[in-house]
Amino acid sequence: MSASGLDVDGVTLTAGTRHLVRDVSLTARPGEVIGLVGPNGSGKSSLLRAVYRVLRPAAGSVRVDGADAWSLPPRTLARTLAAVVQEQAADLDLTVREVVAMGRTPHKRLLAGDTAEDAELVDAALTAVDAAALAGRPFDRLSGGERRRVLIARALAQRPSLLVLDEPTNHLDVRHQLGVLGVLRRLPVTVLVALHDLNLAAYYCDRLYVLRDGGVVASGPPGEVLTAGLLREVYGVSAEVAVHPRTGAPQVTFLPGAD
Ligand SMILES: Nc1ncnc2c1ncn2[C@@H]1O[C@H](COP(=O)(O)OP(=O)(O)OP(=O)(O)O)[C@@H](O)[C@H]1O
Repeated sequence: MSASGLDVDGVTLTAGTRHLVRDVSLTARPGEVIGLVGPNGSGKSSLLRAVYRVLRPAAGSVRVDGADAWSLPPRTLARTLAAVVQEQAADLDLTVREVVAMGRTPHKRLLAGDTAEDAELVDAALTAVDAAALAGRPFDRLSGGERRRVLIARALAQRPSLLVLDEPTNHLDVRHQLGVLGVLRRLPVTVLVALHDLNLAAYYCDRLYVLRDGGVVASGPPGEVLTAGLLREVYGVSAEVAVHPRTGAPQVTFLPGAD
């Protein structure tokens, strides 16, 4: 596995006459874990869609290792980038193992079967998300959190150098939230991840970009970005931020009713 650099430069995204994201720039150096945070509707998913090539920028560029992501052949992009998105459809009639094995497709010739290496990578991906015991189950009968973990395993089996994830911890219980983010943290790849949980973002990300109304309002290491003032300005909530004595990460405590 290797790590890619990502450069989002001046990206504007529109739907009809509406601006979803306006003039956003973001970089991820190889191996960094970059968190996208911000309120509902601030543009996180839209920005991720421009990176994994679903929503074409009206202006600006997305470059992966210097190459325009929107000009790369789809197969080349699929070998480089894996995405775990919110609206992933259920793949009916497939077992969990078959769903994860689909992650190997970009690396294969047409109609080629699974190699021993493919099988090993699928096993490793299932184990990484604590889903080995689900391997033989029909994918469409899994719980929301189990499905999420399996789709993350599929992205891991793809062996990308850039992983883009939209709320990967959605539906996951706390042990699996920590497990999945720990796996992402340890992978020798570049990660761009939208997260709502600011404490998880603070602990697992190297740098954060904070979006509001389709624009970046702050970026930098979590300890610099996550301040009580910013949380009030961006989310309209009262909070205290302290450095946790055990983890060394910023710890946000919300103070509802403190106004
Ligand atoms: N296809 C579309 N047509 C019109 N508006 C859209 C479209 N897609 C997104 N939007 C709007 O763009 C804004 C940004 O949406 P986006 O899904 O990127 O936000 P988000 O930060 O991911 O939100 P959440 O935290 O709720 O997932 C929202 O106001 C949304 O309603």
